Amino acid sequence: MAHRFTFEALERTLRDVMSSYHNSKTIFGGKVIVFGGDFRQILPVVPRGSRSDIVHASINASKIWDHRKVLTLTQNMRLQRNGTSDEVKKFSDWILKVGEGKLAVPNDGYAEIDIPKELLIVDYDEHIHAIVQSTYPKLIENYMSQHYLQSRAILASTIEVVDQINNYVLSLIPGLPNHKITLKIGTPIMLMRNLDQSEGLCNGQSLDNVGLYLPKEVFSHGQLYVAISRVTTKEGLKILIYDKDKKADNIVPTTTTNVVFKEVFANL
Ligand SMILES: Nc1ncnc2c1ncn2[C@@H]1O[C@H](COP(=O)(O)OP(=O)(O)OP(=O)(O)O)[C@@H](O)[C@H]1O
Repeated sequence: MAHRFTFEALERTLRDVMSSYHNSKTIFGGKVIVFGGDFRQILPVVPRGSRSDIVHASINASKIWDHRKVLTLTQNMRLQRNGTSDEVKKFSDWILKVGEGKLAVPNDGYAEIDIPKELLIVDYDEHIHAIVQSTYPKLIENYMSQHYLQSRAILASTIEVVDQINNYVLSLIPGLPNHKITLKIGTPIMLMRNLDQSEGLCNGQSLDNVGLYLPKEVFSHGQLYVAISRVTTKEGLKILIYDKDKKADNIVPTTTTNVVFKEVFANL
């Protein structure tokens, strides 16, 4: 989500531009503005910000919010592409409960939640190999296939963990790595912003296969919800929770941290 200052700057600019037509106090200069968003998803990033700094950077902490009319989307279209069975409904409800912090009640802030057994990768020797193998089966035969690559991704909570996965995958693919930016022709990259939507060069997407790799737990509101809500089917989601000490003792972790700042839902 963008910082509320972004919207406030637009609001003031439109009010200024439209001031000869409207009273200079008319919000957004009298223009109707449609925003899309989901408060269960990641909130504005405030470097070294506290929970309260982050919540107060959200658009619903702005004066603009007093003028909103909220319209709510109620169906998960991403999952419904593959039918509308009871199983789809159950999975869709589970995703919402994670997002709204309704699993390990009260889940206000940081809470430990159970991950359903069928989503977990538990039987493996080497953890990075296991998540890559699960998300990118037969990688060497398929790594030049655009369809194979664009429908799957491994997600993790920090950039360091993503780098580890990238380095491992690149070590499997034949060819010399580029020296400055470690890419090879055909390897998938995640875009930080939309470049060309008609060419499919956009961020945020639906994926058939998501491998969620958690050697480090999530640390901010909405991270877990965003990760688990990328898939088009429940079968497409696999989660590997890696804990070195537990693995050494042959204990399989089945819970992970979920972070929900519930006050952000208060005035929706
Ligand atoms: N009215 C619709 N009918 C059929 N499919 C739809 C409809 N709306 C959205 N979808 C499909 O649902 C998926 C998600 O849509 P979209 O990316 O627009 O949602 P979003 O809310 O921006 O997602 P998110 O915020 O979770 O990234 C896409 O695959 C899209 O094609």
